[in-house]
Amino acid sequence: MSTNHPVSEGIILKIENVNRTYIDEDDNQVEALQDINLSVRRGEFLSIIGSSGCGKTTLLRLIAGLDKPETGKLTLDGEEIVGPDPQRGYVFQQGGLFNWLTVEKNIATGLKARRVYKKNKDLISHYINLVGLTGFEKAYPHQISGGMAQRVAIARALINNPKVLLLDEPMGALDSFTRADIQEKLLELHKKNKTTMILVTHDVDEAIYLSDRIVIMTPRPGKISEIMEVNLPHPRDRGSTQFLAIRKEILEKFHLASALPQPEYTI
Ligand SMILES: Nc1ncnc2c1ncn2[C@@H]1O[C@H](COP(=O)(O)OP(=O)(O)OP(=O)(O)O)[C@@H](O)[C@H]1O
Repeated sequence: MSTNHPVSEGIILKIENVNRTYIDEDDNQVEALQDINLSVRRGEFLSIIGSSGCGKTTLLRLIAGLDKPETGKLTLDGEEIVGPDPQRGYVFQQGGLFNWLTVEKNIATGLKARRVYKKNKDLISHYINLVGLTGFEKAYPHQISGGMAQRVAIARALINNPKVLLLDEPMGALDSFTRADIQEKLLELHKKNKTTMILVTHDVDEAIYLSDRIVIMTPRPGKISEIMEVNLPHPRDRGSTQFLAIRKEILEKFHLASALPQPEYTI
């Protein structure tokens, strides 16, 4: 099984005229997503940011096939998304590891779900090594840190060689040092595997640090208000003038430019 996806130009994922409305507990309609159109480029790192309730997770769940739109459609390489598929790996905020399974067995579930475990079990040590967890194969989730658990969740998704890796705030519950560590790991994996990555985050700096493009969403109804290109070379310097200018530009869109503290990474 190849672990690389060729970097080729073009669109891997197309989201066309997508609407998703929920009915809340009081029988009110909540327009979680309204008229969403988005083309994701093959091999890009795309982040989705926006305030709470703007539909970020709803959009990611639709891409994952965990939910369906009322109208519109989503296609991956021309194929309509109709349900979950390991081609679209999903990493949850809290990792979602099985507490009763060791690190290696958690990662093996990715292969077992596709019934290709026996043929590919040698890949497990490769992915454990890739996410920097060699030596922790036999550890249980309660014996490793939150950051390590997220790396297990990322390895579990990557072992299926997904076309797209969907990351739903995977660093949201981590301290800033561990978060920075996972960010480096994601960039390294992105460079190595060329997997298209879509990250939902609340962290503006994280989005700028990692992304080729940033999708900015606004709530009620959940809409895409803008898509920004981040034309900065890697490795990015969070304290550079260009980085801070992009940060300011984004915060101004949320009318927060003077309300938030300076970046936490400038010390
Ligand atoms: N199952 C559901 N039933 C009813 N309303 C829902 C459901 N799921 C989401 N919503 C509503 O849809 C809107 C969008 O939710 P969503 O979780 O996608 O936003 P989000 O941008 O990911 O928010 P957060 O940043 O807080 O995670 C919110 O108003 C939310 O309350």
